[in-house]
Amino acid sequence: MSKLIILDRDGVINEDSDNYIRTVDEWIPLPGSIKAIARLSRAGYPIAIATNQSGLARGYFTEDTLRAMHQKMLDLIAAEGGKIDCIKFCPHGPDDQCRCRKPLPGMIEQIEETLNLPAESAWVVGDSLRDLQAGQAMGCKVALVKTGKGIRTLNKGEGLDNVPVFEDLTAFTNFILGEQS
Ligand SMILES: O=P(O)(O)OC[C@@H](O)[C@H]1O[C@@H](OP(=O)(O)O)[C@@H](O)[C@@H](O)[C@@H]1O
Ligand SMILES: [Mg+2]
Ligand SMILES: [Zn+2]
Repeated sequence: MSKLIILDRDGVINEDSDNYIRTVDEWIPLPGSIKAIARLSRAGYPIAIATNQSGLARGYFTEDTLRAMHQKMLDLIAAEGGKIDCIKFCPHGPDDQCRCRKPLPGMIEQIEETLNLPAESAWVVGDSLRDLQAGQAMGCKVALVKTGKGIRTLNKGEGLDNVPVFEDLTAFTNFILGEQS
C-alpha cells in the first residue's frame, strides 16, 4: 500500500489565476495548505508535486522564476517541519504533444522513477479534471478539492463518479490522518 501523495500545485497548494501565476509574489499559499503538507510529511507520507506549467512555453515566466516560486514553497514547508520529496513540472504548451502534460501520466511516471515508489494506490489531489485523469491512468486514488478551479470542475460534473471531494487540502489531510480539524 503506497503512502505516496501526489499534489497538483496551482489551486491546491497556492492560489491559482486564469492569468497564470507568473511571479514569486503571485505565488501565495492557500489558507492551511502549508501546514497540511507539513502534517502529512511529518506523519511519514512522501509528498510529490505534479504541475502543468505551460506559462513557460507561453513565455509568461522563466524556469528561474519557477524555481524561485518552488524555493519559497519549500522554505515555508520546512519552517513547519515538513518537506516535499519531489517536484515535477510540465514546461510544454497544449500543442507540444509531450507525454508529461496532464491529463497524460508522464509526470507521475517521472515521480515513480525519482522516488522509486509505485504510484499505484497513491493519492492524487487536484482541482482540475486533468489532474484526476492523470492519476486514474496510473491506478492512483484521486480526490478533488474545491479550492482553485475545484468548484468549476465540480460544476462541470464530468468524470467525477466516486471521486471524493474535499473543501481544501486541510480537509483531505484530516481525512488521511483520521483527525478532525
Ligand atoms: O494546476 P497546475 O497543473 O499546478 O497548474 C496550472 C497552471 O499551469 C495554469 O494552467 C493553465 O492551463 P493551460 O496550461 O493553459 O491549459 C490555466 O488553467 C491557468 O489558469 C493555470 O494557472
Ligand atoms: Mg491546479
Ligand atoms: Zn510536458
